Amino acid sequence: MRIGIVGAGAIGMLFGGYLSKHGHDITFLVRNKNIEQLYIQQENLSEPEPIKCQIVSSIATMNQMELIIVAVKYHHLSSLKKDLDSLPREIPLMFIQNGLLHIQFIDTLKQSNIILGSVLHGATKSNPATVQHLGVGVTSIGIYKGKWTSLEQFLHSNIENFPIQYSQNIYQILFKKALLNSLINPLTTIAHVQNGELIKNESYKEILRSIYEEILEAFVECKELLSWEEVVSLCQNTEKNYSSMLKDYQSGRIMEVETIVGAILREAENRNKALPILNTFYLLLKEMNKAGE
Ligand SMILES: NC(=O)C1=CN([C@@H]2O[C@H](COP(=O)(O)OP(=O)(O)OC[C@H]3O[C@@H](n4cnc5c(N)ncnc54)[C@H](OP(=O)(O)O)[C@@H]3O)[C@@H](O)[C@H]2O)C=CC1
Ligand SMILES: CC(C)(CO)C(=O)C(=O)O
Repeated sequence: MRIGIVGAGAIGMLFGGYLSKHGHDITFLVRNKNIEQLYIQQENLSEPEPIKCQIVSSIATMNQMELIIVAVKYHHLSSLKKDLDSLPREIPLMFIQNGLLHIQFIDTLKQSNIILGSVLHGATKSNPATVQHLGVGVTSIGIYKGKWTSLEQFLHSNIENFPIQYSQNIYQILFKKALLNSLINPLTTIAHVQNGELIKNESYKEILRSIYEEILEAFVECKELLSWEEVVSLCQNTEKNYSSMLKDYQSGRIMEVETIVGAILREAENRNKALPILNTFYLLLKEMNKAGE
C-alpha cells in the first residue's frame, strides 16, 4: 500500500519503520526540511537501520496515498486542519493520538473515512532522525467513520514486534488508555520518577491506588475494563520507562495534559462526579505546561 505519514516523530517513525519492512511504500510529510534520512533502532538491536521511505514537505504529495497516518501530537492537529481538508475526501485518515480530545478535532474534518488507533508501544527519539523502540505493544485500530476497503490488507501487515489488531469498540480502548495514562503519567511527572517507582515506593503506590479508586467511583462500568492488577502490571512492564508526559516536560515540550487528564475530568464532571486527587495533579500540570515549547 502507498502509506503517507504526517509527522516524523517517535510514533510516526516507528510505524514507518515497521510498515516499510512489510513492503508498504512509505512517504513522510515533515515540517523540518533538513531531514534527509530516518532511522529505526529496534528493541534488541544496537545499530539503527535506515527506514526505506520518501520524505516530503508538501501536503499535495499525499494526494496519491491509499492511507494517511496522522502521527503528530494532539496540540499540533489544529495547525494541520487546512492541509487535511485539502486532501481528496475519500483517502482514509488514521489518527493514533493518546487521549480523547482529538476526536472532537476529527469531527470538524471533511474526510469521509476515519480510522482511530490506540498504540501501546513505547518509543522515543534518540535524535531528530532516529526512533528507539523501547517496548513492544499492540496497536488496536477501529473504524470511526465511513469505510476502509484496505482494512484486511493492513491487518495482514502483521510484523514481528509490531502486532496490529482490529477492535469493534475502539472508543472503549482509547478511553481505557486515557484512564491508564491519567493514572501513571501525572504522578510520574510530578514525582520525577520512572513508571516502576509507582509500585515500588509505598507512598506513590498509595497515591496511585487512591486515584484509581476515585476514578472507578466515577466510572463504575470500568470495574471490569480496568483492574488494579492491570495498572500494577503496566507499571511493572514499563518500569524503566519515563512516561511520555515526564519526557515532554523534561524536553521543554507541551505535555498532553488536556486531552488525557482534562478529558477524563470533564467526562467525570458530566456525571456530576468530582475527582479531587486527579484534579490537583491536573492543576499542577497545567501550570507546568505554561513553560512548554
Ligand atoms: N511515543 C510513544 O511511545 C507513544 C506516543 N503515542 C501518541 O502518539 C502521538 C505522537 O507522539 P510522539 O510520536 O511520541 O510525538 P513526537 O513529539 O515524537 O512527534 C510528533 C511529530 O509531529 C511533527 N509535527 C508536528 N506538526 C507537524 C506538521 N504540521 N507537519 C509535519 N509534522 C508535524 C513534529 O515535528 P517536529 O519534529 O518538526 O517538531 C514531531 O516530529 C501522541 O499523541 C502520543 O500521545 C501513543 C503511544 C505511545
Ligand atoms: C503506557 C505509558 C504509561 C508508558 O509510559 C504511556 O502510554 C505513556 O508514557 O504515555
